[in-house]
Amino acid sequence: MSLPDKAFPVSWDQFHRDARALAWRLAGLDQTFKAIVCITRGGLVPAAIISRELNIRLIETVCVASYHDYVNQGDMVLLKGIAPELQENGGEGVLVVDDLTDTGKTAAQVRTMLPKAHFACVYAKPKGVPTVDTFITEVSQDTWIYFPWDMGFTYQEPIAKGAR
Ligand SMILES: O=P(O)(O)OC[C@H]1O[C@H](OP(=O)(O)OP(=O)(O)O)[C@H](O)[C@@H]1O
Ligand code: HPA
Ligand SMILES: [Mg+2]
Repeated sequence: MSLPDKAFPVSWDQFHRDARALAWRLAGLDQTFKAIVCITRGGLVPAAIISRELNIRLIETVCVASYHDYVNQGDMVLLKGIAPELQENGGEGVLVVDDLTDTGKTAAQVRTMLPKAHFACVYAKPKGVPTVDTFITEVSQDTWIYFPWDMGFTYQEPIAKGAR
């Protein structure tokens, strides 16, 4: 796959604001969560913000990777699974957190491990929307989201000269 047409750059400020908005949305649910399972690595950052806001102190990771070279998705590799006690009752009462859902493959894979957990992410693309329960901002499928932890300061072409 080539780089998607549109760029959606996210600053640290904006990510903090959007992750906090996700925490507000989750706080409004008729449900309390006993633990967070964050999907590394991208889920680590919103998980830190949500755990602080919702006072959830039991944090587990599920370590999966599938984008091995920037924009191209390959095979899903499970590097570390979830503690058995959190998988009891299908993961009922567990909140799964990720930064985004794109094709939905990552969320679908983790759902097989925690079918009754609540899945939340900050950003979603249309193909991924059915795989999560709560998200904040939807962007189109032909958009690439640039997260602040992947970025540095560089010169930007003016729009008139072909900026993306
Ligand atoms: O919905 P999908 O198409 O499966 O894509 C979404 C996943 O892709 C990214 O993770 P990645 O596998 O790149 O690993 P990372 O979190 O370590 O960057 C992102 O953090 C999501 O977890
Ligand atoms: N941005 C960053 N990482 C990603 C994306 C994206 O749009 N899709 C899948 N992993
Ligand atoms: Mg990820």
